[in-house]
Amino acid sequence: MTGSPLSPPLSPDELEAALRAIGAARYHNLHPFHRALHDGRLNRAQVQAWALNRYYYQSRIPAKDATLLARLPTAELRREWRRRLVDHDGDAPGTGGVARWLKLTDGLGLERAEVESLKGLLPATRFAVDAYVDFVRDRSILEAIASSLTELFSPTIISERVAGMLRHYDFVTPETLAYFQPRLTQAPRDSDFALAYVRDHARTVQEQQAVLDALTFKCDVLWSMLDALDYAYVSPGRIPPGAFRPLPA
Ligand SMILES: O=C(O)c1cc(C(=O)O)c2c(n1)C(=O)C(=O)c1cc(C(=O)O)[nH]c1-2
Repeated sequence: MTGSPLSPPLSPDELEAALRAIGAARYHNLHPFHRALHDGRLNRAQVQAWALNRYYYQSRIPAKDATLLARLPTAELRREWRRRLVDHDGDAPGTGGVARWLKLTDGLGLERAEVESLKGLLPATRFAVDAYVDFVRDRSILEAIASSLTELFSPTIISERVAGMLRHYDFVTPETLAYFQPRLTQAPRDSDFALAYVRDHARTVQEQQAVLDALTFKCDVLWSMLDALDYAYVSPGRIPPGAFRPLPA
């Protein structure tokens, strides 16, 4: 972005290009932990630690969407956004994204009760995810919607992840990774809507800067979750007190 208060606002296409440039530079597909995960360089315990920590992100996404839903001013916007709650929570027990994430942690050999208790979370996972939920609760609707735009970039990383994990890990099966398949259609649908909203509503230089900052913030949330995993589980001996500890192999 230009940075000067005197510059004219960007056109919608220029704004979209600036948003995509943030993803190209800062999305978590570039993080060394994800590269290691997708290239088969992690052991089973490190993959377990990733899935257990990511469970907290998944489990808080519906709460994040519910706080935004409550603030949306029109039935049209609420109808659009409430689909996300159903995608994640399902509409019956055992359905929806959070339940599917638990099938992933089951498939990796983690106890459900342990995962759901959140006792083994890294502190930084909690701080990062809570910061995202708080951001969406406290900021403008425009910034809250813009912060979901990392999903513009998630189909690529999900495709890489599924292919890479199936190729490299004998403890991973297509059933274990079933979480990701519906995301390949849900994420583009959701991000198309969010992108159209942002293109339409971020008109002033200040609003445009705010949406660019919101997307940068969200990239930082995802990046710092992986920093924490990398620090604790890839460099040995740095697991914080109380966090998930791999069983001896
Ligand atoms: O696997 C991934 O790398 C990835 C990334 C993201 C994202 O970019 O925020 C989401 C998801 N997955 C995901 O599964 C998901 O449900 C989701 C919801 C949101 C959001 O911000 O509302 N992001 C993401």
